[in-house]
Amino acid sequence: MTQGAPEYEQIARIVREAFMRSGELQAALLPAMATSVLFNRYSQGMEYGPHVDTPVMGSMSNAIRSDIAITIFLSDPQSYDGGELTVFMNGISSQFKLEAGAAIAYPANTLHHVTPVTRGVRDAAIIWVQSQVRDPAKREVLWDMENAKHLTFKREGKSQAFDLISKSRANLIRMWAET
Ligand SMILES: O=C(O)CCC(=O)C(=O)O
Ligand SMILES: [Fe+2]
Repeated sequence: MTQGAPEYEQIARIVREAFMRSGELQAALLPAMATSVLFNRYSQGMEYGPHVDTPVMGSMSNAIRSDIAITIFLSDPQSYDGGELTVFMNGISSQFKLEAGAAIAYPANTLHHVTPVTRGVRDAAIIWVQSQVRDPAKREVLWDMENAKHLTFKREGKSQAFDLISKSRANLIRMWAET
């Protein structure tokens, strides 16, 4: 499948639209821009050694800072062995091998790698995102507040507490967002 081929563009559009539709990803990542969708195919024996992603992607007039990488798993995990996405973060190494169609977002400034595929084929789609809020620690605060908002609403509806959490989150985004 080569970039520019009709089927490539069709699958890329489906992946991109799924990313745009996901309220959870939008609230957690606060995307300002995203790269086009890239496909990686790892057949038996292939791996991707430890690396950090290119910090700025695209061309000069269309530069996107890669704050976050998203791997969308496209192969049934039963159909291949190995191929775990491994991310080193805060001194901890986490491994991901998700169902086909599931995605994981991770900071693109971490060292990460894909372990060797020892059976079958692992297909994945990757998108890089520039966030309106560059600092992962700030994004975590905003994500926690988003969850606090939902929990409060579930318990007491549009209460005064809910309005104050909503106001604070919105105003923190106003303070922190680069546009
Ligand atoms: O295939 C993956 O899950 C990750 C690929 C990756 O790290 C990359 O393309 O930079
Ligand atoms: Fe990567």
